[in-house]
Amino acid sequence: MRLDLDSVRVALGGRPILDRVSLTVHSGQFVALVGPNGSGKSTLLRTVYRARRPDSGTVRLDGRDLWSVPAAETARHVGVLMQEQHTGFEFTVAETVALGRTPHLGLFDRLTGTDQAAIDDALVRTGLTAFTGRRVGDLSGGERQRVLLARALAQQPRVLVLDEPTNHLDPRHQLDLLELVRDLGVTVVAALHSLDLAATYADTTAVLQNGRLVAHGRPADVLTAERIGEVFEVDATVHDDGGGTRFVLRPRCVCPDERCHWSCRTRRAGVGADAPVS
Ligand SMILES: Nc1ncnc2c1ncn2[C@@H]1O[C@H](COP(=O)(O)OP(=O)(O)OP(=O)(O)O)[C@@H](O)[C@H]1O
Repeated sequence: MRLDLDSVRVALGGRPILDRVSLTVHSGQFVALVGPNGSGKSTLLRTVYRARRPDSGTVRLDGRDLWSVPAAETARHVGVLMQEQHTGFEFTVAETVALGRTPHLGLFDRLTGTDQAAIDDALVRTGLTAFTGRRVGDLSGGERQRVLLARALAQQPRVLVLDEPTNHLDPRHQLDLLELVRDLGVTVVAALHSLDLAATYADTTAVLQNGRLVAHGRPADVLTAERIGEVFEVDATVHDDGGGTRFVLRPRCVCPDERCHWSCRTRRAGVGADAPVS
């Protein structure tokens, strides 16, 4: 499904959080959203799965405004894996993943063979077949994250919205998750803090800064040392040895400039106001 955000504005607490964001994600493409804490990534994702209505501007799926179609229809098409998503800790893994089929069921419908096949497939893909009888509350953070992914996959969405999906996952499971998601062939919008992972797995990278989209394009074009330095207030070097892109970042301090980062101020305070900050 094609996703279009057109001049999306969201204001919260009297302050603009998203400021005229326009972004197109073609059907089957994977876009990574990167940006500093508080830059608006989660808010943008919420507009895509219809949890936050833009104050102005539109979000369209295959050309149709999300807010002009029934919520149930969006729920069928858009799968979500958000940070700190509430899961019923008393439920088993099998029961939790089965919830992914809810948008496809009527009020009193029971699971059909098609539903069960989607659930089983999601459990296999996420390596959870041995966990089906376990209580979600007894799982580790990383295992629970995989259960939430499995629930989203069982839904068989056409658009997948992921907020920091690699949280809690060890390096191997981070790679497994992103390869799995990329290979699904559905449209993916994922907020990622790891620039390495964004550069490796995304077709395009969108950079948010203070609620504004400051760049969107191929990772190699967008994730330049200069832009990363500017947006994240770091000194960055980009290494590409043909086996993948790697970013080396160091905190940048521009003290006593007014943009002096709080961490630099803290370090200065700790080592003496006149000490140089590197
Ligand atoms: N209900 C709200 N009222 C006021 N401000 C809010 C509200 N919800 C979010 N914000 C603010 O909006 C800004 C953007 O938040 P958002 O969660 O979208 O950022 P983010 O880029 O996902 O951050 P992070 O990387 O830390 O997860 C933040 O400054 C946050 O404090």
